[in-house]
Amino acid sequence: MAEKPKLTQVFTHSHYATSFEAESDEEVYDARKEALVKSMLGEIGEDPNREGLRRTPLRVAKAMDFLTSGYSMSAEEIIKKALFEEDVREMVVVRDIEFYSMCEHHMLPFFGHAHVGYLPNGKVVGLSKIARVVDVFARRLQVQERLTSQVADALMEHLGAHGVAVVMEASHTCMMMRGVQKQRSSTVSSAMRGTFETDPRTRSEFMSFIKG
Ligand SMILES: Nc1nc2c(ncn2[C@@H]2O[C@H](COP(=O)(O)OP(=O)(O)OP(=O)(O)O)[C@@H](O)[C@H]2O)c(=O)[nH]1
Ligand SMILES: [Zn+2]
Repeated sequence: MAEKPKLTQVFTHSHYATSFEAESDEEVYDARKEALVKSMLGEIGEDPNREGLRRTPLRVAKAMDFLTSGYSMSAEEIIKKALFEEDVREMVVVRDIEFYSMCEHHMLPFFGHAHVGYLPNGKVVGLSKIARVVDVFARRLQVQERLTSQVADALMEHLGAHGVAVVMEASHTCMMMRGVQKQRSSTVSSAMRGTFETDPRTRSEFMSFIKG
């Protein structure tokens, strides 16, 4: 019987992906990613072939693709599909938009809520699109501050609004499960653009809305 490749070979020899497909009649989603996960399981001292872990590489590959799917999405495309001419000039706020992202330092989740406001300038956007734009940037490897700015900048650019405000509150599992191990801390970040940046009254009106 042919010897199975060792896990160390899995990582260093590209032939593994082929043998993985050839030796198994199980579903293959992404042979290269699955080989990497299988190798990692071996490295942490697990038996990647035991029943409970046999499909784990495939599941992780699918999960990672979903959690980083924002790289292949365009905020502009999402917004322009639902931009309507409306003579509205008052502030619009969508608050408590839940999001899940992954910190780029540890690839561990951080998650929480985003609050987004804008001051329309002759156009309003479909409300769900604001939440979709949050996901576009959350489903990437991130730091919270950059995520917050990217959401604000994308909305500012594609809505043609007088101003955009984004506040995000999040818990970082890399600070909870490991490292400093603080369970109750949360991080608040904000990005103010246009009128929200220049006019303190506009900013405080937004802040009062998001406090509920
Ligand atoms: N500013 C910012 N920092 C973050 C974010 N996510 C994780 N970090 C921090 O990134 C830093 C990385 O610091 P390092 O000293 O290189 O990594 P580390 O040794 O794992 O740090 P500890 O988490 O303190 O154990 C840590 O302080 C994390 O808390 C984020 O979204 N924004
Ligand atoms: Zn982290």
